[in-house]
Amino acid sequence: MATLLLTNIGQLTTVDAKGSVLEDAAVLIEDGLVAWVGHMAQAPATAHEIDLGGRAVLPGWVDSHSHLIFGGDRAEEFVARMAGQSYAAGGIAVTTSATGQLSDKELSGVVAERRHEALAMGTTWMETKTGYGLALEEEIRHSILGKPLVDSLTFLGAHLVPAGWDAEAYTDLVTGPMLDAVAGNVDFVDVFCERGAFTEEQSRRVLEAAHRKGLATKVHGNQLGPGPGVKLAVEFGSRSVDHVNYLDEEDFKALADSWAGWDASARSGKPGTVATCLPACDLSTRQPLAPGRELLDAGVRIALASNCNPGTSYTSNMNFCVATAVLQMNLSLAEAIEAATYGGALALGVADQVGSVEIGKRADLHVLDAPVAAHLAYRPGMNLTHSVYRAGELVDRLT
Ligand SMILES: N=CN[C@@H](CCC(=O)O)C(=O)O
Ligand SMILES: [Zn+2]
Repeated sequence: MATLLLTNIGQLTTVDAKGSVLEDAAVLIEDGLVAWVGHMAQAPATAHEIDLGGRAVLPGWVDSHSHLIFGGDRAEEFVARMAGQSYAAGGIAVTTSATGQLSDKELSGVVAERRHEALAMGTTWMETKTGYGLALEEEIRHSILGKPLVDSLTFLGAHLVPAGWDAEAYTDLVTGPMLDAVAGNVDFVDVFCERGAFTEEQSRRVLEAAHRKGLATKVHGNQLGPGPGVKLAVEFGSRSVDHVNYLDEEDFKALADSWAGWDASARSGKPGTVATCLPACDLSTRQPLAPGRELLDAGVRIALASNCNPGTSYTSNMNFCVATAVLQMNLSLAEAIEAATYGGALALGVADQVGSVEIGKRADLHVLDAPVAAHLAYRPGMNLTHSVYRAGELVDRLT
């Protein structure tokens, strides 16, 4: 049995249901899983120990929303936006055309690099989406390429109606032949329900088709203005609704009610729809930050994710997202860390495997070059990731 003791942890943020934070702690890893957690003085003897020198440790980030399967970038669009232009969904088409020019090898290469970049910054579980294919063969290609490179894969054929297509005809394609072809490769079906993308009725058709296939759903909703995305997501029992910048009272109520069957102290029962906040995207698009504080206060479970993509959020740095959530969204450090770990795991339906440092879970650990996790927000922008363990293995930050 492969055994490793990580010891002399100055502060261990476990993100267990009680929010336990241990000082002078140790974690025993056996065969890639957490086997013991406690005070270092009581740790079981092991042949292989690593002294973490009093550093802070937390669970690896669970990034539940990204779009890594793309070619090119959109720096010009970003510069224009900073000069006052507003973000519009139409920019997706620019990336679709750049992505189509990459060979399988080139596209896999850039996705693998992006995944590794995130891993080296502490993201040990990462979701990504298709959605820059927007044609039958391309969406299939992206789902095949993407699958081995990430931990959860989402089909987002309903990202934008491509030029030359009638919206209804394209929705027929997405909900019919495209979904049939990719269903075996993906964990979720997502739809961009927004002005300039898919209407309420078209989004409903996408969610219904996913249900018929037995696939869990997600919705991009309420990003650029008020809209039906949140209510649809709750109605369909989606795992998450993402962006959530513009919410009315009914949206808050629908989300909060969806958690009525969840026992937060036991972390059991029927999970509701997670509201996923994407602070890096909100900054890059100059949208109001999602109301994470108000959502938590209303009893909604939230996640924080990077939304790494070339249009609205070209970063996969979850340390930055957590710092922004604390500094700008009024979350406490503990709330932000929980949203970026356990919250993400809930949004991906993998909270039994990852998202906290607890016995039986995968040993995904993020070691900070800091004595306490508060440095994440206290020293924003500093590279605080010292080392990362995924399933008990030390991640090589260079390869
Ligand atoms: N909002 C929809 N999709 C992406 C942006 C895609 C793009 O502009 O390339 C997002 O989550 O922000
Ligand atoms: Zn997105």
